[in-house]
Amino acid sequence: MASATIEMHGVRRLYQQADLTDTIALDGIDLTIEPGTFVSIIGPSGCGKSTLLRLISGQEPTDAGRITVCGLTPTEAAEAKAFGFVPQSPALLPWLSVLGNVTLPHKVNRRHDRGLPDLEGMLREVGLGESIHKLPAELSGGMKQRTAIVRAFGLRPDVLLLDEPFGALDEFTREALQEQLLQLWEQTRATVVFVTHSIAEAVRLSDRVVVMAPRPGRVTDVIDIDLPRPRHQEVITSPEFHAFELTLRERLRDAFSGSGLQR
Ligand SMILES: Nc1ncnc2c1ncn2[C@@H]1O[C@H](COP(=O)(O)OP(=O)(O)OP(=O)(O)O)[C@@H](O)[C@H]1O
Repeated sequence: MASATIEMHGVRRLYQQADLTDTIALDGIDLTIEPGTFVSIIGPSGCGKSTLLRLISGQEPTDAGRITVCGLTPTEAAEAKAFGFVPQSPALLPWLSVLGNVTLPHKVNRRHDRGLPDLEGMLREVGLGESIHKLPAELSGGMKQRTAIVRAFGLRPDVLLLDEPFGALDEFTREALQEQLLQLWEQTRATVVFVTHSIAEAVRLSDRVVVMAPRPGRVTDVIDIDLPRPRHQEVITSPEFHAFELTLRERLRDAFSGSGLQR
């Protein structure tokens, strides 16, 4: 499998709460994510961003509607090892070194059909060349998240799902990791679905930004970010970049105004 298109039609997901009422986490989601694109999902807390990632990757079923990943069901795509996942906090195995953590999925999954990637080279590219033998406890938060990203790319997934991976990092570390993520993406051209709460991050990284609103969780806007790449400093400081930030802020304000979360 390669060049994964993700298609969603009429997707709905309900959760039963402790008081037996239903929360409509997602409803009527119609979305096509083109192969090899970088798509960000942004929206108020509780609008279903993480749920969407779990449904795409087959970790949970839909209650209605259909999702396909390159024509396969999410479960079939997961069996074909189509997905890489980077969670909010990097779940590294504490007894394995950085190198041990990034090579483990390869050993377990034996994805030799895709060739053995140069994982040490990838670690050097993200600034972990000196740290490959360190244990997770010896790493900063940013270093742990870099390790998790290399681990996810190492399997050469067709689809990389990232759930707010840089949320806990300071602004400069965050920018460095965004840059490194883009470099790895440009080499592999996986289809990326990236959850974030940051408007600037969404504009900087994405080909397309999907805005969601809660109650029920739904897509309210899809904005194409047709800024040139690579998005170096002069692009990020350009009036066009700021115009996209303003548009996104405006659309998000609408999403927040119906969420009950607005201050
Ligand atoms: N396992 C679950 N059981 C019950 N309700 C759930 C479950 N998972 C999610 N929900 C509910 O579904 C809705 C969507 O949750 P989800 O975590 O997908 O939102 P989110 O947009 O990722 O939020 P955040 O930005 O805060 O991470 C919320 O109302 C949440 O309470």
